[in-house]
Amino acid sequence: MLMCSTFCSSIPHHLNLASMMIMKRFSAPISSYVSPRAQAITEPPSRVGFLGIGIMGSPMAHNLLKAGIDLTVWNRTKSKCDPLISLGAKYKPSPEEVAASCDVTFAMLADPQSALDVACGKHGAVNGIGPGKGYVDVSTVDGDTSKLISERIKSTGALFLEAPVSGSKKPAEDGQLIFLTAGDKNLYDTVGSLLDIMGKSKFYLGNVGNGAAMKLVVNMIMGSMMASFSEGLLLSEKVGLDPDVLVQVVSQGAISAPMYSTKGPSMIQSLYPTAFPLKHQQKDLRLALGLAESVSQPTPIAAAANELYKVAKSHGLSDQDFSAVIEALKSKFQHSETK
Ligand SMILES: NC(=O)C1=CN([C@@H]2O[C@H](COP(=O)(O)OP(=O)(O)OC[C@H]3O[C@@H](n4cnc5c(N)ncnc54)[C@H](OP(=O)(O)O)[C@@H]3O)[C@@H](O)[C@H]2O)C=CC1
Ligand SMILES: O=CCCC(=O)O
Repeated sequence: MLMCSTFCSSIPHHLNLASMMIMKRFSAPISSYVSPRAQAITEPPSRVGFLGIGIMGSPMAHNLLKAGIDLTVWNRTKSKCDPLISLGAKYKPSPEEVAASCDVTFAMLADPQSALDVACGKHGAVNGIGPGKGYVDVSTVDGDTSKLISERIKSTGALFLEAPVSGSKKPAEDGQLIFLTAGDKNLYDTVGSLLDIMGKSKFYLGNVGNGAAMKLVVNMIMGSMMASFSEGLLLSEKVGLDPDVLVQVVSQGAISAPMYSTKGPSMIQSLYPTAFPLKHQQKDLRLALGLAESVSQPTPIAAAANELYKVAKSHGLSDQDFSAVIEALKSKFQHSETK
């Protein structure tokens, strides 16, 4: 039996205030839990649920549907489910009902709070899930949040896998994501064929929290790279160079990255069609800085980049692509910051 005392003693000592508030919000019912023994899933899942039909969730769910999977979807804003429903997906009006009607349920939510709400809140998945079922959270969250969701899911006897993804909108559309998984190995093995439909590779990293950590480290690097690239583009222009040529030079050398060659040309035109929303990149930097703080690892570059994304957010760029961080370096914003 998973009693509150057992649960509470497993809370990592470095939880920040936000995590503590989240824990408080969801901790009350835990004392009444009777935890059934987690039951291995032996059959490949035939009924699959998908919660969170946003920029990423939509193409991921679409690929499952195209592969002939019996799919049930839910999204807070129901209208985003409509294109999938018209292609044959079923719809349930709550995460609880999706989890109750499916063998395995995937969740692709914005941030730690929404991932917790959908998994553990009123009519959350935890109320419909149970032995013989699985929950796979592919959202980008911090390890503490993921562990909390895992505890709650597993207390019902279901299995849990965290599986955040590397790769953006286009790789999601092309089934080319990279899954960074951790948690129940049995569930990893069972959903392997589903991950292969949505992705090109998958890593199993052990205990819950390791997938989240890997994802945050990768996105911390990416956020700093984009900030640095932005500085380079603007500097090249100011000293009279052609930034388009800079993109070509960069693309042929040691620092070549697909991100620079795909996003550089539109950044030069001050266009930021959203693939990865800037607000999510800033969230990931914030969470990565929390991770670094928990182990006293200095991350001054990421901390500086985070400040830049915060400036961009304060200028209304949250829902633009994260490459819009370059705007925060333009003189109009620099002046308004110092006024
Ligand atoms: N876009 C990208 O390139 C990548 C994103 N990610 C990560 O994937 C996750 C999703 O990103 P993305 O699809 O781009 O983001 P979107 O903002 O497009 O989608 C966010 C999803 O979360 C839902 N949501 C937000 N708040 C709540 C809430 N309080 N309760 C219930 N549902 C909520 C939204 O519902 P609604 O439609 O109602 O708003 C939507 O379905 C994030 O964690 C992000 O960091 C990972 C890799 C790449
Ligand atoms: O979390 C978003 C990652 C975007 C990418 O890997 O291109």
